[in-house]
Amino acid sequence: MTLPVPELVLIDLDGTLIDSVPDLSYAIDGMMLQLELPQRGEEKVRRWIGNGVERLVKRALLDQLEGEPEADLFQAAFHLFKVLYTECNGHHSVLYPQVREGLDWLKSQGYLLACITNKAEQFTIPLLKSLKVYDDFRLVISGDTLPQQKPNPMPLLHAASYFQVNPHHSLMIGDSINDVQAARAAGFQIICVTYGYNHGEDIRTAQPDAVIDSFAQFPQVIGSKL
Ligand SMILES: O=C(O)COP(=O)(O)O
Ligand SMILES: [Mg+2]
Repeated sequence: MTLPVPELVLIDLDGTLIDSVPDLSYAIDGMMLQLELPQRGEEKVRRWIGNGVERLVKRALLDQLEGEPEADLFQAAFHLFKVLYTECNGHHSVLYPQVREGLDWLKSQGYLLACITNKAEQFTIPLLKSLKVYDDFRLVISGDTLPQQKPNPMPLLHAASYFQVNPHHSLMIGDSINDVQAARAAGFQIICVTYGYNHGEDIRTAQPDAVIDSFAQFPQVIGSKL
């Protein structure tokens, strides 16, 4: 199936471009160790990524997706996490297979590319730079760039307006329900990758317009702009 040819392509970061679990879980478990609390491990951290680093730290403290930890504990934990993640960010994170080739194909077709993530800006920019994909994007919007983050449509609509492209001619590529909900609310098409995080759920249940196993499938699902 080929979707209508878009003018603008927005791409999510964690779980779509980059497998960031090794560094995030290292920072989370280092934080837990310093607080004398139990280690959480990569499997749990993988399920907790997607709503920004503050929520990730809260989920680790509570050992569950929802809820609010005690405010003082959260402040202490978040400070520790930021120090640890700043140190290790990018050390063991990798681009998923075919991401480099997929970005090159999108650029060769003349698509406008932007990266839209819920990751805080202080971690987003160094990570994109260390994996040498920062220069591929004409615009990067992080989780704290605007007042609202995904699943709110604000970052997607902001990007469409920045490039003066109709949201209905725009495409989001992501891995989680947050990307699908933001895209639907913004009027974007949405393609999801099967290998990402999505809180442990199969992304097909969120009914994106198309599902791909790697960026190598772009020519089949997006089509050529030329
Ligand atoms: O939760 C995060 O910090 C980042 O998530 P995203 O890049 O998938 O939006
Ligand atoms: Mg993601």
